[in-house]
Amino acid sequence: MVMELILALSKGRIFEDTMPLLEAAGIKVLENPETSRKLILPTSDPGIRVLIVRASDVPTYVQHGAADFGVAGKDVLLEHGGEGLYQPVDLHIAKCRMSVATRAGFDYETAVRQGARLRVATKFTSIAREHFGKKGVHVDLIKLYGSMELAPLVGLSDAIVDVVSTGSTLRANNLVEVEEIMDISSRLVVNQAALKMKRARLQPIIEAFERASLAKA
Ligand SMILES: Nc1ncnc2c1ncn2[C@@H]1O[C@H](COP(=O)(O)OP(=O)(O)OP(=O)(O)O)[C@@H](O)[C@H]1O
Ligand SMILES: O=P(O)(O)OC[C@H]1O[C@H](OP(=O)(O)OP(=O)(O)O)[C@H](O)[C@@H]1O
Repeated sequence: MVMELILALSKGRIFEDTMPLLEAAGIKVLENPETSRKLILPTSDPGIRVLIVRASDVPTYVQHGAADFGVAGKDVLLEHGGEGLYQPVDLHIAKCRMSVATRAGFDYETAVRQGARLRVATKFTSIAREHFGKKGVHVDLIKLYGSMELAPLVGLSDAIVDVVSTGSTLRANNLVEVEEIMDISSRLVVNQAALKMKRARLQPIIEAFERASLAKA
């Protein structure tokens, strides 16, 4: 019996950075998600299909077994909680860092030292809660779904917690990185039941991903 494998990926940087890893496993995706409206894409292997989902939805599809495996950022996995997911490989792709940023004139160190309540806008509320909790800083978290950089500029918050790569988005908005929280990269995630039931199919792909990603470490 041929067991089909379903891979969940998000469009953009994760899809692009996963393509060389799939090719290392001998698999080519036959349609481009940037130009196709299809959400299920065929590959050169008739037994493997790719689901195109939002980056933050990848863990949910894999957790529930709607996809057997996927690729997701550490940020997304920490916010999701990682339940039901096996995370065998750090793929060293989509590298960035999670940081605290404020307006250039805001005295973050003093605000934190004086124990003032800090208003923090972020999409990453679990990461932010954990970070400020460990530091003993009291925060009011304001949940946003994007364009976090705007919040301090219009007085919605004192600080943001967001991913930073080149720093150009912060610079363009007159914000400064005041604290790094953690390094971020994307992981291969595998449904725990699928790993047992479909191990013979999944294992060679996991190993090929591992070998190809070591070069990026
Ligand atoms: N500027 C960046 N440089 C490198 N990696 C990044 C950058 N921004 C985000 N990432 C990483 O890439 C992953 C996917 O980012 P992407 O922009 O595709 O999704 P998103 O728009 O954040 O998610 P969603 O569509 O669910 O809101 C993130 O979870 C993060 O780990
Ligand atoms: O430090 P930088 O190199 O400027 O990268 C940081 C930016 O990258 C991400 O946005 P992205 O480019 O993914 O846009 P999106 O969130 O709208 O997809 C993130 O939300 C930051 O705004």
